[in-house]
Amino acid sequence: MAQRDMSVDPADRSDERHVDPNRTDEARLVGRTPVADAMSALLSRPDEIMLEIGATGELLVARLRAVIAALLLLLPLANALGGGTLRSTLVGLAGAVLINLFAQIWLPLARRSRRYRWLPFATSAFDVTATSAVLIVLAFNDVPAGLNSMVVWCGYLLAILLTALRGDGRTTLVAGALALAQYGALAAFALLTTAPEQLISSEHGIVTWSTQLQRLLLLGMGTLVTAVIVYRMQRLVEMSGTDGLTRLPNRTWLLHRIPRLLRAAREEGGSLTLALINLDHFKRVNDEAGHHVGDRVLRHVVSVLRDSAEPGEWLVRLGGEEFVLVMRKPIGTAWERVDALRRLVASRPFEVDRGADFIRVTFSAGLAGYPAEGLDLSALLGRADQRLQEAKREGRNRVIARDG
Ligand SMILES: Nc1nc2c(ncn2[C@@H]2O[C@H](COP(=O)(O)OP(=O)(O)OP(=O)(O)O)[C@@H](O)[C@H]2O)c(=O)[nH]1
Repeated sequence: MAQRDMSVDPADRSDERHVDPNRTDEARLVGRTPVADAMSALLSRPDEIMLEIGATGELLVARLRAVIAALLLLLPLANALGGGTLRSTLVGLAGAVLINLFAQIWLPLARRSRRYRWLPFATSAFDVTATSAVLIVLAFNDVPAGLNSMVVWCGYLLAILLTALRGDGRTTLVAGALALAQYGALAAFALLTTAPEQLISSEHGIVTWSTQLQRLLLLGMGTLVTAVIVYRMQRLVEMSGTDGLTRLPNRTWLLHRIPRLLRAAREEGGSLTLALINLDHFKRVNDEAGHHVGDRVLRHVVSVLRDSAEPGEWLVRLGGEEFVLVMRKPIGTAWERVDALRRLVASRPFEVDRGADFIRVTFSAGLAGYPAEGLDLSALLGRADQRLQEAKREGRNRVIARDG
């Protein structure tokens, strides 16, 4: 029961480890520049929500690619109608058919892209390499036709920009690096091995080191801009999945994460238990000590729970003074675990000011086990809530894992 409690022995205070989660986050960033922080975020695996968004982005890109590939079939036709040679029409047709073939291979894979972690890397590498291949074909007989082709070269920029839809900075950096390496190698090879008179074309202009370096610079800038977009998207999504007060994952995070946790438990034949935790008489804390102190009490409880977190556990703030603890444990072991946490929280009163009042906090919890007591989040939360209400009715400060 949350109550003003002046009777706690001051010696107990030393035991209290009040960690402000916001301060912990800031401390983690101390000594790191924003650029280093952004780089490390871009090089890491995105979080669950971002991966989910990235998977739908991959499907969107796959559909776009299929449409663009189908349109590419019109180019050899236009070439033939425009008086192009039979050879150039056939080469163009073969290229367009090949790109369509790959586009049709990526499409069904993209529908299940969460299964294939390599897919965004493979498809963006394909997009970049397909652009290089077309440029090589164009440059084969007429170097300026390939190296000065703005339309085909934009394929690189498109490939890099589309990685933003995958929401994974690593894909953007790989696509950008690959485009720079492939185009850089193509341009350098052509400039070093081609006779100067063949670098001049009345139709396609002059190929020079300076124009090619400008294009490489543009590719670098395109990669940088896309990486910044991805970074911003990741931060916004992170904010939408994080509770601002406690820095815990929030309901949105849980909604995205739980299907995967349930699926993993099903496939591995493991157990999963969900505990709905609700602080007791929290309204009194707000009424007696103020809303601001109530906020600090919430952070205090979270820090106690966080400090004793075990692997295979996820603590989420559902809202208000209600939390969910997901545990990879059968319901019996989970009950023991949550009851131990209940005793721990009850034994760590919150010190309002150094040497001043203490506020004792307790919680009640109801548990539900997957799959026996529910197959999805809503069913599990419903069952856990019934037991939580039972715990409240029975006097609070208790954990219930079975129906009464
Ligand atoms: N300080 C603070 N209070 C919050 C926050 N979110 C919800 N609350 C308060 O939490 C209190 C919840 O009150 P009740 O739902 O009546 O529950 P309770 O007083 O804990 O009583 P029982 O759950 O029945 O033990 C309300 O006063 C809310 O205003 C928050 O972020 N900060």
